[in-house]
Amino acid sequence: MSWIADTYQTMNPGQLDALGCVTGKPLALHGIAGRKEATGRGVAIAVRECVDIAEDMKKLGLTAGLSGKRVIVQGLGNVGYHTIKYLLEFGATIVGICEYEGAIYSSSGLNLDEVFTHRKTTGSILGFPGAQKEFKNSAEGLEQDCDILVPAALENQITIANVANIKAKIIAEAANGPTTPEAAEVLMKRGCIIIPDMYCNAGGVTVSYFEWLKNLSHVAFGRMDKRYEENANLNLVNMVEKTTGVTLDAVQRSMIVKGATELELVNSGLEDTMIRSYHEIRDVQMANPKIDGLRTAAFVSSIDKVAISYMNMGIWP
Ligand SMILES: NC(=O)C1=CN([C@@H]2O[C@H](COP(=O)(O)OP(=O)(O)OC[C@H]3O[C@@H](n4cnc5c(N)ncnc54)[C@H](OP(=O)(O)O)[C@@H]3O)[C@@H](O)[C@H]2O)C=CC1
Ligand SMILES: O=C(O)CCC(=O)C(=O)O
Repeated sequence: MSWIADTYQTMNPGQLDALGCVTGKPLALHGIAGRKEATGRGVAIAVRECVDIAEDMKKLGLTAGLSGKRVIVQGLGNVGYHTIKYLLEFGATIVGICEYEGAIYSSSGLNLDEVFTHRKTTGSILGFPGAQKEFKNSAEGLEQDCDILVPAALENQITIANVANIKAKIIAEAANGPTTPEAAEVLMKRGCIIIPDMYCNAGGVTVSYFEWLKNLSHVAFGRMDKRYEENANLNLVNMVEKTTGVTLDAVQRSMIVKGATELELVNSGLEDTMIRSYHEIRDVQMANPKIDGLRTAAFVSSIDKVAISYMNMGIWP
């Protein structure tokens, strides 16, 4: 992305917004904090929102909440790695990881950093000491016992040829187009939930949008208000301490006083977008019995927004 931005800027001298021509730039070239992990973080939030709805989980024969949910992830690249990282933070158990050269499985859970280091040092996911089972044919890893399957590598991974063997009840499409339409139909007839790619992996493009906003405004998020916020919070804490006679320790004080950094603001905007969008899409599905799943609901929700804009404008065709 650096050379694209540099080339565009060089060929458009004097154009103030030139750096907004491309996103995903390094921080030194006015990229944004949190972009690298944004897609995986967004996928984990999407899954968390889905499994937190008790009514939907009951239909799948599952309890609500991520705690203890068994997850298989395909792909240990940017999206897969960060999806696993945040799913673990939210309490899920990663029972399987599938990579190009094979797959590993452990019903008691896999340690992300140990698997990552093992692959980096040996060049393969296979032979990982913490795995109970391993498969030289990576595709077999997708078919193992789990609650949630996260294809985060490439397209056309769940097809009519293997869908009968897929055991997951929730498919979170972190990659683009990992489920073929025929396979999706079979999964939905089975009652599974598919969290569609256009929403599930949109955390990346959402934070890219924040980067574009940063480039257009020519200032990092938090730069204008961080110190102001800290001083205001400090005054408040001092006043409360004086009035109540209670003194906060250094850790408590810094937790309350601290102003938001760019990364914290980006993560907050990302989380809000993922949470709001999930419920918006699900509400559309719930409101119309003809809508067969979250993918159609996401299309309906998007098209509705475009239509409403056109209708409100009303003058030009
Ligand atoms: N990065 C982002 O912000 C976004 C990415 N996406 C989508 O997410 C998917 C993954 O992207 P990203 O993580 O960035 O890409 P990466 O290249 O970082 O990761 C892909 C991973 O999948 C592995 N892989 C390749 N083929 C197979 C296979 N047959 N079976 C199992 N694993 C395999 C790769 O292994 P190896 O390294 O050995 O090739 C690699 O580790 C793509 O579909 C992409 O379009 C969607 C939205 C945003
Ligand atoms: O960062 C972006 O703008 C888009 C990322 C994305 O959607 C992808 O890599 O597939």
